[in-house]
Amino acid sequence: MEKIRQISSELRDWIIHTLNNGVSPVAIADAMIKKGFDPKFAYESLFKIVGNESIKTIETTQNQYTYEIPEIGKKGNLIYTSDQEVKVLSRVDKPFILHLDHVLSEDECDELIQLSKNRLQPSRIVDPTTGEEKVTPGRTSKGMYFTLKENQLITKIENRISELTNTPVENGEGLQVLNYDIGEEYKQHFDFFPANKVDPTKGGQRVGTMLIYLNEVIAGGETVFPKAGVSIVPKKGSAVYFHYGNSENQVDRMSVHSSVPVSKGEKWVATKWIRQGRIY
Ligand SMILES: O=C(O)CCC(=O)C(=O)O
Ligand SMILES: [Fe+2]
Repeated sequence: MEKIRQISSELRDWIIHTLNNGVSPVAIADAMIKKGFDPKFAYESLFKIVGNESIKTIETTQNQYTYEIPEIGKKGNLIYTSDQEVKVLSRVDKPFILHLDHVLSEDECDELIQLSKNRLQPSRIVDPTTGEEKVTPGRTSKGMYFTLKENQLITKIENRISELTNTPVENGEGLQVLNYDIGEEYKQHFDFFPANKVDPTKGGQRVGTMLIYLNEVIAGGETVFPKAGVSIVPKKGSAVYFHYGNSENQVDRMSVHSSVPVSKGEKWVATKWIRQGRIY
């Protein structure tokens, strides 16, 4: 039988789509050959597409995330919890970012700093390739974790975040408090886990982060979302909520962010990472 030596535009689209889904070019060539394509033609044309599309492919992969508005984004500009009136200050759709004011009162911020002060340790990061936790120069802050519902204040804050986000308290990791001194930073990273480190028995992937600012930083220390061109200036009691996981188990690489070095004063934040399901 005559071998096929032509690629239709539909096939070309299918190849690009399949590459974007992470299927190797060799596997695609094999599939084409099985369908009756001339092997040399299949390999040559496929690698031409890979070459031409490589830059576009990377971008397409990153843009393939399907945006879904999380519950917190559907509540209007004033969000009432049972004990707090939270104000939405600004919003970005892609990646999804909400800047919120009055998430904590000034007293709650002060109390949280006091409770964590003598429990600080050098911060660790999850290595994106191995998934192991380690201390790195990219994250120079100090931090500590509270256990879930550790005391009255923590329980109150966890209930408030749960009401704001419509997620059970048990979907949240223990609240983390971070302290950055002058020059300290947290370089660009994602909060979601590498795919091979997602544990379905522990609530699965992280889908959102509530990052609460506990003090005023005199200069520097902004949380920067470079893909969104957004920089959040810390304000005591305000928070930034960003959402990067959808119902299709995709993660949004546009959510990459950093904490730029503090240049004057110090910075205190509390981070609550929220997973798809219950961790405990
Ligand atoms: O301190 C910040 O502004 C960012 C902290 C952060 O990205 C994190 O804890 O994952
Ligand atoms: Fe982060």
